[in-house]
Amino acid sequence: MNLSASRISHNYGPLPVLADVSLTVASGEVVAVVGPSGCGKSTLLRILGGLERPDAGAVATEGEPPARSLNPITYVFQDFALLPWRTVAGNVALPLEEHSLPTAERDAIIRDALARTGLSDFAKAWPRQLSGGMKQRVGIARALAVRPAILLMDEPLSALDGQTRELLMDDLVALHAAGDLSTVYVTHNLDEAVRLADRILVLSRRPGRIRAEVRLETPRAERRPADPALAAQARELWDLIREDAAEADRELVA
Ligand SMILES: Nc1ncnc2c1ncn2[C@@H]1O[C@H](COP(=O)(O)OP(=O)(O)OP(=O)(O)O)[C@@H](O)[C@H]1O
Repeated sequence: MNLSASRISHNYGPLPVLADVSLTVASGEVVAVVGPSGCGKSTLLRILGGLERPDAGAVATEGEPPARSLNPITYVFQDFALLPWRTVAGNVALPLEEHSLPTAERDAIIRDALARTGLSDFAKAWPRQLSGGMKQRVGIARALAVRPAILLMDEPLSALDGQTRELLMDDLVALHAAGDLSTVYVTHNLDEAVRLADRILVLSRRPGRIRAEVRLETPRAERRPADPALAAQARELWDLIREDAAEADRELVA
């Protein structure tokens, strides 16, 4: 499925947050959104997912969702948002509960989502027993359980340490190689953006506007940590953001 947003503008009361943002995400494409703190990245993601209605502009999808998709668009959050009183399988089952599925089908979906995220042996574990990386794998498995076409990821790796982040990035590369999942990936981390994205949209400081688009040419599976070409692209991105980030940093909180 393709996702497109056309001329999105949004304010919170007197605060203009997004201004005239248009973007498209083709089927299977990973589009990262980067920009200074507070420039409206999460707001844009919420608008793309229909959690928030923009003051102006429109969001549309095009194409058929995967067979038996229960929800074409779903989220992965930074803080995992797991229920501590449910097992791993119980957390993955959560979004299935609003759909009346036969037990066998429900169990098959959970098994598949756990297998795709390397969690098959952890179905009965409790969130408190898991490392941060494993918790986020549960977050991703839960998102996959609805068989989405479009994944909206809000800083999914930023609560993790550097090594775990590397492992999860490898997982995300494999996940995308295995299917047609379109993804919008919001991050502060420019290294993540250049490792994972097909295209990177750079937002200006608030109100966020798209000020640049960077396309990554190296195939995702060939990108490695500390690759000098990727590091150069991350530096170029930082050059685009730096001044806005400094301004945003100096801004007084209302
Ligand atoms: N529900 C809300 N009501 C009022 N203001 C909000 C609301 N949500 C966000 N904001 C404000 O809108 C601006 C954009 O917030 P948003 O979280 O979208 O930015 P962001 O780019 O994701 O930020 P960060 O990089 O810090 O995660 C911020 O100034 C924030 O304080």
